Amino acid sequence: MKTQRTIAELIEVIPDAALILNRDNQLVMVNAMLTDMFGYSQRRELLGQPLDILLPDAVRAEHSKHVASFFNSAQNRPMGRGFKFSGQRKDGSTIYVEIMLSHVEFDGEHFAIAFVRDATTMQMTEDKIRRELEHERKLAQTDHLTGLPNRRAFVEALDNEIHNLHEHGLDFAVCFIDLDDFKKINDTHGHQVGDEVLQQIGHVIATACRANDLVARIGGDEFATIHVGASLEDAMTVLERIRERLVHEFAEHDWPVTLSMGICHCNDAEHHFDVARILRAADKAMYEAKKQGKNQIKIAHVAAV
Ligand SMILES: Nc1nc2c(ncn2[C@@H]2O[C@H](COP(=O)(O)OP(=O)(O)OP(=O)(O)O)[C@@H](O)[C@H]2O)c(=O)[nH]1
Repeated sequence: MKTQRTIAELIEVIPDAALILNRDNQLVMVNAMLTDMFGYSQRRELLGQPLDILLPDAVRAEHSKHVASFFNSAQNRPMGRGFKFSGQRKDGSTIYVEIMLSHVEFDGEHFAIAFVRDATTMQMTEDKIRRELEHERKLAQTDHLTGLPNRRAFVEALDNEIHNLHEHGLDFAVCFIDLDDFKKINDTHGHQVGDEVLQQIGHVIATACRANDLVARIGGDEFATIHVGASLEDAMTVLERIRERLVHEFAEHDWPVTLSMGICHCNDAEHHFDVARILRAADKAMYEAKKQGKNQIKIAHVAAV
């Protein structure tokens, strides 16, 4: 029969940190590696303490449930099966660990033995990779000059709104905005000034829109907006606001900065809208505005979309 002493000697010679827990969630044995891993100098600081001493506040309640369910099941939990959690060192710092849990019986009692590996480095690497991927994903959807969502992000958002219209009847308006005679600005004042004008216009459009509207730069001097849940009148009000603010923004310029806009309102859940058709319709309306003298808004005929 295994005795407590044999087990204590055994967990001292294994190459992992280890602890033994009784059914009352109390630490009955810890080896030197575990003591050290959690920043304690004496194992007696841990012995007799609840497991909670090794856990951050936020996960304690959840862990006592896990321990109870472990004691009620006959199964062990091997390493490498994603059983990772955060622990807490004596100084309050967080440590990520991976554990293997097994049932063990000695002196007629049932215990859980946990072999614990420090997974902090692995966790930090995973977190870093996740953050970098998220950053890359954002960069791939952002226009570098204005910081606005780019064409790719706009098309994705539009696709999503088409889905919402078909599924939930949530209407929306899409607007194409193109600068008038931007080439002249570049040619007369230089590319640098042209870039600044694009940035200012992006800012004017974004601040004139409502919080839930999407504003994107979809090409050289082309912007586009999506107004979710907006009637045609609501969206027109926003576009007029953009025109007013633009006049104010460029008031001190002796050269005009104006916009031509085409708007397409989608509110019929039965109509088969798709991204390409909506873009074509809004684009066509915007070109109509150009043809009729620029600096104006034209409405797309949705029936033709
Ligand atoms: N400064 C700057 N210019 C750009 C950028 N991207 C595109 N352009 C310029 O934007 C201009 C777009 O001109 P067009 O759309 O052809 O025509 P426009 O002069 O605006 O005339 P209309 O559209 O007919 O009113 C071109 O001269 C491009 O070189 C950019 O990132 N920065």
